[in-house]
Amino acid sequence: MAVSRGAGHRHAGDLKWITPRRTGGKDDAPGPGACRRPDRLEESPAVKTFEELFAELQAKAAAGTPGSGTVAALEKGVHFIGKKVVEEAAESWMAAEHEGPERAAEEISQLLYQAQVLMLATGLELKDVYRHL
Ligand SMILES: N=c1c2ncn([C@@H]3O[C@H](COP(=O)(O)OP(=O)(O)OP(=O)(O)O)[C@@H](O)[C@H]3O)c2ncn1[C@@H]1O[C@H](COP(=O)(O)O)[C@@H](O)[C@H]1O
Repeated sequence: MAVSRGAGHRHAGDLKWITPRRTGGKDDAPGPGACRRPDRLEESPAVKTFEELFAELQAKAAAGTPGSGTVAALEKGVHFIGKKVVEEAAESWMAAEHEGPERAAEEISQLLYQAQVLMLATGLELKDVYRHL
């Protein structure tokens, strides 16, 4: 799983929305609330994978790296981080429903980041979560 970098670090246009093919049949029209499935998003190299991001955050947390947003969030604690998770979840939902797949991908990357920070704050490792997948 590829995770784009967070706001402030992100390269705009990591993903490009390609307009889906229209076949014209009335059954093709999505109903209210239907999922919009893009034919494809233009490929671009991943910035980092989910596992690589977690390793980076673990290292920063262990070192207490100055200037790290992750370290600052961990110092604020689970309640603060939990609210970030909820905020990014809501923004992911809104982007998916109203702003298109490129914006949804951006928000979902932030949701994955915040979920990893919550894991660190809870003392969880990837394997603790993966065993429930
Ligand atoms: N992927 C992310 C990432 N996604 C989201 N965020 C943070 O979460 C915030 C959420 O974005 P929003 O646009 O909602 O934020 P905002 O409302 O503008 O600002 P806030 O006041 O809510 O923070 C961002 O401002 C970042 O602080 C991230 N911060 C870091 N990363 C990655 O984590 C790595 C370590 O980061 P540091 O610990 O900061 O070095 C980085 O190299 C990145 O790859």
